[in-house]
Amino acid sequence: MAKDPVRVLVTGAAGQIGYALVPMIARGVMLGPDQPVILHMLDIPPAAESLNGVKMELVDAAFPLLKGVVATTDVVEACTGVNIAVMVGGFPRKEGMERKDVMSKNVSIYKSQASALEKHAAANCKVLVVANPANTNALILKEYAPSIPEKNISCLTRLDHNRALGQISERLKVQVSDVKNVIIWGNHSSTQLNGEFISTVQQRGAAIIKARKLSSALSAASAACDHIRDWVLGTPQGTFVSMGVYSDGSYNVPAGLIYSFPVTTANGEWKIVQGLSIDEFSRKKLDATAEELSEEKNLAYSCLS
Ligand SMILES: NC(=O)C1=CN([C@@H]2O[C@H](COP(=O)(O)OP(=O)(O)OC[C@H]3O[C@@H](n4cnc5c(N)ncnc54)[C@H](O)[C@@H]3O)[C@@H](O)[C@H]2O)C=CC1
Ligand SMILES: O=C([O-])CC(=O)C(=O)O
Repeated sequence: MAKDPVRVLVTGAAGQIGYALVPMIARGVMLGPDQPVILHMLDIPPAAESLNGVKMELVDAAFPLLKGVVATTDVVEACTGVNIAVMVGGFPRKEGMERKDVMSKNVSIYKSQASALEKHAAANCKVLVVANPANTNALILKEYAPSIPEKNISCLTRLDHNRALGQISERLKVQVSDVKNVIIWGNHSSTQLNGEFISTVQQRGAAIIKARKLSSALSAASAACDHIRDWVLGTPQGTFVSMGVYSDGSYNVPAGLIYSFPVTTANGEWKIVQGLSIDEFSRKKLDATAEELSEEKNLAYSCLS
């Protein structure tokens, strides 16, 4: 029997990540080749015409799995009944900026969209925040949507994870599909920790901006699909991935931060991988990125007050 369609919200859908992401979702890359979808696309009024153009292209692509498109500048209409929300809307950084430099513009968006999601999304909606600063936007969304279970709110560090896989495969001249279980700890920022390729992975976003004069889009869209696919459909046996999730104090990371951990997923739920040994070098990095997230949290609240 054909499955019921899943409603997937993409905010900032007229932007460059949105433009790369919505065809992937409509083609089944996010939820599987037998899962029909209805796309909800939100952007702001100045982008309404462009958003309508994206809708026209989705129609023109004749995706068999795409059962409907809602393209709107109304946040309530956008959020109504959605099962999955990919929050991309916001402002990207430009060359020379850190991700937290877009904080004041972006956190207020997440405060206001939190209540629309809380009131109008489907029960058990899964939320992925992509817009920067991703961890802190997700935390603000969580705090202003207290009835959404904290296990349902996450942020994207899968792009950093995938970048690490890519770097290792290039260096070792092996297939990327033969590399697994790298870990991104902490913030999607230049304090994150990642095995031996720390600086390349930390600075990859800035290198892309330098090269394209625009921040990463196709890789970000692809990582967002990987994140949701694994969350909904499960990680393969023996494989863990990185997700920014609400800290429960594992690995002595302060509870109350959205922090990237190694996770496995099954039945639509993530679980932090426990018992990995953390050496002194890594401990310092885990603490530094937690410290940065605490500072960002305070900064976010000062922007909102
Ligand atoms: N976590 C991650 O790994 C990554 C995060 N990003 C972040 O994703 C965000 C989007 O990046 P791009 O698509 O390149 O930017 P973009 O500027 O091309 O698109 C953003 C879209 O969001 C819309 N927007 C602004 N305010 C909105 C609101 N209140 N509601 C709905 N839509 C709104 C804009 O009109 C625009 O169409 C940026 O914050 C960027 O820094 C980008 C790459 C990777
Ligand atoms: O670097 C940026 O500003 C965009 C982003 O988050 C990334 O590419 O990792």
